[in-house]
Amino acid sequence: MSDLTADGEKSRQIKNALRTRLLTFRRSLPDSVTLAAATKIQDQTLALVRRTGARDIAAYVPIGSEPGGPDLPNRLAEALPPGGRLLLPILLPDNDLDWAVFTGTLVQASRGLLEPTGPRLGVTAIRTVDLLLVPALAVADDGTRMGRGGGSYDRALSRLPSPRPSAPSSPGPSAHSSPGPLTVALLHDGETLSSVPADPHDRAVQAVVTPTEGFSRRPV
Ligand SMILES: Nc1nc2c(c(=O)[nH]1)N(C=O)[C@@H](CNc1ccc(C(=O)N[C@@H](CCC(=O)O)C(=O)O)cc1)CN2
Ligand SMILES: Nc1ncnc2c1ncn2[C@@H]1O[C@H](COP(=O)(O)OP(=O)(O)OP(=O)(O)O)[C@@H](O)[C@H]1O
Repeated sequence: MSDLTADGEKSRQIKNALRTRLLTFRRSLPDSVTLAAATKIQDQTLALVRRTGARDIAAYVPIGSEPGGPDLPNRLAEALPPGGRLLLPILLPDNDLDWAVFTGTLVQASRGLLEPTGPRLGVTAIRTVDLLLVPALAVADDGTRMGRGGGSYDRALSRLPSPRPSAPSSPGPSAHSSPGPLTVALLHDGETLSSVPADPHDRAVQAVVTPTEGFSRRPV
């Protein structure tokens, strides 16, 4: 085995061990905690939508104990300004993501997912949104994101223009000046970590929302 292959294998094992721990933590949360967290995350996210004036948003449909709760799409859709669109992901056979507008109807799909039924807009459709809300199992202080391991969001995020670094004194989302969408991961309390293992293909997020701390910038 070459050193590079060995490094890749080691990284995968370390990531898988952390992923298992994070999923176990999430499954251990009582319903009362995930319910209360969903309300707080929704409120914080809707405040972010208003503050940034986001018109087009891409989000996801939380399943199980994922942060945000199953009614996140409905709450976001209600908060959109006239003409605004909410895009939701469709998982493709190779784990890449297509996107469609949420029209109020969702259908059961593979892996316990609920997906939109509208026309498919293509994998690059998220380039056009103002705000991209992404699922994550954890996010590090430097913005590195740990996902479910399919590489779906690494691919989606890699299609966006590179964000300009934000100044350390950046006051908040209104100072966002990069051309692509503001990228924000929704997390439970306890899922912000000082560091997580990162591979070259990993794409960081610009901010996180947690129930207790609310919106918090990362240095990307
Ligand atoms: N809500 C949501 N939608 C998403 C993602 C996600 O993480 N969450 N994805 C992120 O890339 C993509 C789909 N990738 C996924 C990969 C694995 C599993 C999964 O392991 N499902 C479990 C059941 C989960 C549960 O009930 O909590 C399973 O198949 O057993 C789900 C989605 C696109 N849409
Ligand atoms: N741009 C890409 N194109 C094709 N495959 C990719 C890309 N980025 C990552 N992958 C593949 O996805 C797999 C999972 O990557 P990783 O363990 O970093 O997942 P993750 O970031 O936790 O998952 P996700 O992005 O779905 O939340 C890896 O095997 C990797 O090769």
